[in-house]
Order: sequence, then structure tokens, then C-alpha cells
Amino acid sequence: MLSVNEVEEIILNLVEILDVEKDSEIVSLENIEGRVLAQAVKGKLDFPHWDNSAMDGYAVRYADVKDCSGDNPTTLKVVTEIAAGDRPNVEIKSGQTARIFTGAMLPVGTDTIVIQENTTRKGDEVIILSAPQEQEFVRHKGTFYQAGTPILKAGIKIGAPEIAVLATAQCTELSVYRRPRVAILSTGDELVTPEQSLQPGQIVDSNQYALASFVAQNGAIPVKLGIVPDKPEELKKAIAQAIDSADIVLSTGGVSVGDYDYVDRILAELGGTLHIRSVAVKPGKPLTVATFENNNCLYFGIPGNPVSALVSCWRFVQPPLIKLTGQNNYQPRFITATTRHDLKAGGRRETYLWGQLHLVDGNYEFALAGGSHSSGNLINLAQTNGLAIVPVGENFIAADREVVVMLVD
Ligand SMILES: Nc1nc2c(c(=O)[nH]1)N[C@H]1C(S)=C(S)[C@@H](COP(=O)(O)OP(=O)(O)OC[C@H]3O[C@@H](n4cnc5c(N)ncnc54)[C@H](O)[C@@H]3O)O[C@H]1N2
Ligand code: MOO
Ligand SMILES: [Mg+2]
Repeated sequence: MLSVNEVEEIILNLVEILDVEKDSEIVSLENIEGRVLAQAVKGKLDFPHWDNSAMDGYAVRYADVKDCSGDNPTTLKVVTEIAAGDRPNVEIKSGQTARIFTGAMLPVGTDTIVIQENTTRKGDEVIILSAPQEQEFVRHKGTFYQAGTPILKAGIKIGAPEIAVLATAQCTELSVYRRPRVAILSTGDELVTPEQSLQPGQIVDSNQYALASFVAQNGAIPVKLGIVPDKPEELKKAIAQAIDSADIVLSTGGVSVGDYDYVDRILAELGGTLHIRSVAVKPGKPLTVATFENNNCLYFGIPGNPVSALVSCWRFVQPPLIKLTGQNNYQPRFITATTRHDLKAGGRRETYLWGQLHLVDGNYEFALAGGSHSSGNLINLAQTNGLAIVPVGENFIAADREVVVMLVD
């Protein structure tokens, strides 16, 4: 059986990189939240746009005040007042100063700001009580960003700070990658929707909802294709349609060795190349990954057990899915934590145990979810933000020892 790392590498290599021209669209600044830049953005303005004050106080010529102190104060004449938004129209000469406020443009002749706490105002004069540093509290034009250089790189996902940058640079129309379409179907005669009443032997199709949420959270468009019964002809039709309509297909169930597990056979009949059939991982051992020459589609046959389904998504679908959204940063994130509980594993498969990470005095602690760690128990999966990993060959990690944890969000 292939190892987790081998499978991860095979899958990532199957992802076709998006085309900057073909796979991009223009969106406005208003609608860019969560999208991924297809092209680097260059601003046309320096930032700060002009020298301005970082504090409320007085704009001075450093040479005038460099030697002053409480015992040896300097008195300057206040010849103008400049608020943020004002355009100064006076040149400050030696012996003069301008009253200035945070964000206001520096007037010609000045190079330094004295904060008002270090002054005493007397009518149209101000007494400077301590010498500032040269150029203190001046935000110089172009020191944060120079016009014409890249302000944001291609391949980054846009959130609040990036939107602030784009707004400041007055970039209101941006080229972003299209969102990949991910078709989701649940296979199984036993499945009903959450609205249907449950008959003996039936189970609610939770995977459809979990996977749609997972897909949306990762910046792609979930296309929910519903429940497909374990009938080869119906399943074949549904899978063929899904492959035709999406960049990625996620089906759950029907990939193990049972008599009604038809997915692999159908993928082969449809001309798919099966790259992976199973992984040495627990949960999530049965995992089918296939590609189709005619449609640029990556197919994941994910195990039906609800915990296996989400763990497979987090570990094996999330990196290629993020890669397909155009992001540069798609690798899973691992940290080292101290486990609060004993962690047990079979030793033959890399084992992922779900729970919560807590930051305590600067160190991460992993708390194993209480209750059964059966791959059918989705109840205690709620609030999972980390998966503790027990490597192949190990059966036990004792409480208070270190464990590698994969971050989940
Ligand atoms: N003899 C063996 N049996 C099994 C093996 C094995 O190696 N030898 N592997 C087990 C493992 S591990 C897993 S994981 C499951 C995977 O099964 P399938 O992917 O074939 O899925 P199903 O048989 O269709 O269903 C399994 C389980 O999950 C429930 N299920 C299915 N779909 C959904 C859904 N959409 N929402 C919620 N729950 C779902 C289903 O009712 C079953 O209980 O196979 C083991 N068997
Ligand atoms: O791999 Mo299964 O997911 O162990 O239950
Ligand atoms: Mg099965």
C-alpha cells in the first residue's frame, strides 16, 4: 500500500496549473474577498503619497531645534496650521514652525515633527522643550511602497489586509482565477437527505453537506449532485455527468471491497486512469484517485465513513484543491504539540486522531476528542482543529510527549 507522503505527491503532480489567460476573470474590489490573484498587481502611486506627519505636534526645521532641552528651550513662531487633507501653501523658514496634525502633509522647509507633548504653546509661539531625532515622526513619500513595483504577488488569496492594499493603490478591477467547480455525490442505497424520515437500516447523507462546506471554505464552487443509489448503471451515468461538469469530483462511498462498492470499476469502464486505490492511513484507507484524458478532471473516490471522508478531504483533497484555485501556498501545515492524552494506533497505517489544539503559555497542547475514534463516529469530530499523527511503526504516544499535529480549518 502506498504511504501518505507518496499519495500526497502523486496527487499534487496530477493537478494542472491554471492558465493565467484562460482561467481568469476580472472582478471589482467590492467582490474580490476570498479570490486568488491571477496576476501580480502594480500600483501607480507611491505610498505614502507624500511626506506626512505621524503625530499631532509641530513641523520644524531640525537645525532649529537640535540643541534645545528643558533648560535650553527654543521658541518658534507658528505661521500656519495644517490639518490632514490640507495642502500647505507656506514655506517654513528658520525660526518658524507649522502646527500640524497626524496624516497632514509636511510643509516645504520642514523635515522633523516635534510631538505636542514636548512643547508649550504661548499665543502664536511655541516653546520646544526637548530635541527630537532628525526626521522624527515623518512618514516619507514612497518609503512604504514605490509606484510601479509589484504591490501584491500573483497566487495570493485576498482577505482584509490585501483589500486594504488594493483600495489604497486605487486598484478597483483585478484579474483573479476562476473558482474551480467541485462536483459532490454521495453513493449508497442506505442514504436519505436530512429532511427525509429515516427507515430502519437507513442513514442520513451527512457527507454531501460536509464536503460542500469543505469545498466552499477552500474557495471553490461546490456542485451538489445528491444521492446516487448503488446501482451500477445509475452510478455510471451520474459519475459520467459529474466528470463532464467539474474540475474535481468528490464521491463518497463504494470504494472498499464490498459487493456494492462499484466506483473503481465504473471509473475504469469510463476510461479513467486509476492512480491510487488505497493509502496506508487510518481513517481513510480506501481512496481512489483517477484522471480522464478527455476532460481535465481529477476524481476522488472517498470512503463513505463520515470521519474517513473528512479526514481524506483534509489530508488528500485540500492541498490539490487549493493548488487548483491558483494559490502558491497549498502545502498542509503541521506543528509539534504536547499531547494531553495517550494516543493509540495500530502501527500499520499512519494514524490520524482528531481533537483540539490549545495554545498554553506559548506551547501547543493537543486534546484528543473524547468518545469513540471510530470512523463512523462523526459526533465527536465537531470542533476539530487538529489531527494528531501517529506514524507507521508506532502504536503509542504517551500523554505529555510531543506529537506532530496537522492543522485543520
Ligand atoms: N472487508 C473489508 N471491509 C472494509 C474495509 C476493508 O479493507 N475490508 N475497509 C473499511 C474501511 S477502512 C472503510 S473507510 C470503509 C469504506 O467503505 P466505502 O467507501 O466502500 O463506503 P460504503 O461501503 O458505501 O459505506 C461505508 C460506511 O459509511 C456510511 N456512509 C456512506 N456514505 C455516507 C454518507 N454520504 N453520509 C454518511 N454516511 C455514509 C455507510 O452507511 C457505511 O456505514 O469500508 C470498510 N470496510
Ligand atoms: O480507513 Mo477506514 O476510513 O479506517 O474507516
Ligand atoms: Mg463499502
